[in-house]
Amino acid sequence: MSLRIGCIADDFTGGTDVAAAFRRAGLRTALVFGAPDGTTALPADCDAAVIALKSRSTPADEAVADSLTAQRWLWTKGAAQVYFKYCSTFDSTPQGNIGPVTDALLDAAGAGVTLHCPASPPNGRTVYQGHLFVQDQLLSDSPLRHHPLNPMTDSALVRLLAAQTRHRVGLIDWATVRRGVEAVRAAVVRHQQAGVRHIVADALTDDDLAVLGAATLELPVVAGAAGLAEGLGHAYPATGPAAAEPKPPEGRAAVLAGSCSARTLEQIAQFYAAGLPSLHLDVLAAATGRDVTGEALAWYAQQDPDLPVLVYASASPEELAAVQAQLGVAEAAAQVEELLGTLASHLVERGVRRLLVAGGETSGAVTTALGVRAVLVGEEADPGVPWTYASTANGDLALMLKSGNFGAPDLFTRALSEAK
Ligand SMILES: Nc1ncnc2c1ncn2[C@@H]1O[C@H](COP(=O)(O)OP(=O)(O)OP(=O)(O)O)[C@@H](O)[C@H]1O
Ligand SMILES: O=C(O)[C@@H](O)C(=O)CO
Repeated sequence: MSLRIGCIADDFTGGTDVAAAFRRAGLRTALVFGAPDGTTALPADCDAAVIALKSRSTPADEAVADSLTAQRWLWTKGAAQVYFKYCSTFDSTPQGNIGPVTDALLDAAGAGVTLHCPASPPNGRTVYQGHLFVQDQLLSDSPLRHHPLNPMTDSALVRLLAAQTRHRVGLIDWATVRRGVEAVRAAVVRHQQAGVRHIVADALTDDDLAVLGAATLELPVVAGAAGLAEGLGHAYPATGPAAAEPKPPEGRAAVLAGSCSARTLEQIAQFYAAGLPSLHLDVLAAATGRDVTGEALAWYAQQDPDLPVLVYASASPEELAAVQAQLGVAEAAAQVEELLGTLASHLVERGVRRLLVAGGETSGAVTTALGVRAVLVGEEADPGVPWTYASTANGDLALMLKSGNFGAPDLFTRALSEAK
């Protein structure tokens, strides 16, 4: 069976989020980590495949090359439409690659226009008059202004995109979206005739996103966050009952956290407050050559095997700034990713079978270290945070890749006790 829709996500947790959205819309969905090649196998009978790249913070030419490879691979699997998934908080500086990647996908598809909407209402992201809100705050007033890699200090999506493309950028406002599918289609045509290539659309609710999805079903390239992907997924006609879910394997449970988002810090605090074993990694010590991994594994060996453990590098904005000032942003990130990737491999070797990873970059480091290339997407523990099922050299693994900002404050404790 061939794919109905393909998706390119610019990071791993974003890939998980959008894959969960397609699954909610009734599509059997695979998630592939990293650029696929001739040896990449999909689970049987998938309607949708999401290729999760690590291109969010890479230079535009690299992100373009990887995205075009993914688009060509998705076409070979039959996907007529390709969705470009970026962050619902539009993580991207003026040198960012959202504009260049979308332009390249459009050029390759011979398409003249695309629609962008990063709204994700279940997670409090809405777009109004082209401005992105996080809950009740403009993006630029939200904690995202302190993001370690992509600090967001503007909320105007038309302006953010216009800085990244030489093509014209336009807006379909909420009043038009509320008038329904035909009104949006007509607005897309009007924009295209006026020479606009990137159209930002407002959306406040899932209903708005369903309208946008139905209106853009025929566009070869559509872009945004998980909400619009779900809108598109619902617009595809149903194919039949969902296949049975795999069962979480028996074994130890662990959380590895590298995300420094406000929500991840709350989840860490909740885990600690529940009296569960937690270990903070000393990134500066690791940078000076101390065997922080060995110390963490010795600590793990002493914990009660019936309890989930948490190992985290995550730091408050102040601590993070101090580490980055000493090591540089890139070196600090590389240290953390090396530490958490290596730990993931050792923990799975030592019997961890349910692994929750917090942070997009961190998830990329962990799946790469584990050699996991494709998973089947299962049930969500929280919106945008599903369990996925993978095989590793050490056996089956239930893997949950959590976007930094996602999940309720009790996600770590709840997901790991429920899946037991
Ligand atoms: N103690 C620390 N010192 C310096 N850098 C850190 C520290 N802890 C984490 N980091 C870095 O912060 C970054 C966090 O990014 P990551 O993508 O993992 O989380 P996030 O941005 O919150 O999640 P998402 O991308 O899903 O929104 C990583 O590059 C990580 O290496
Ligand atoms: O859209 C979001 O906010 C998330 O899926 C994400 O991209 C996490 O990195």
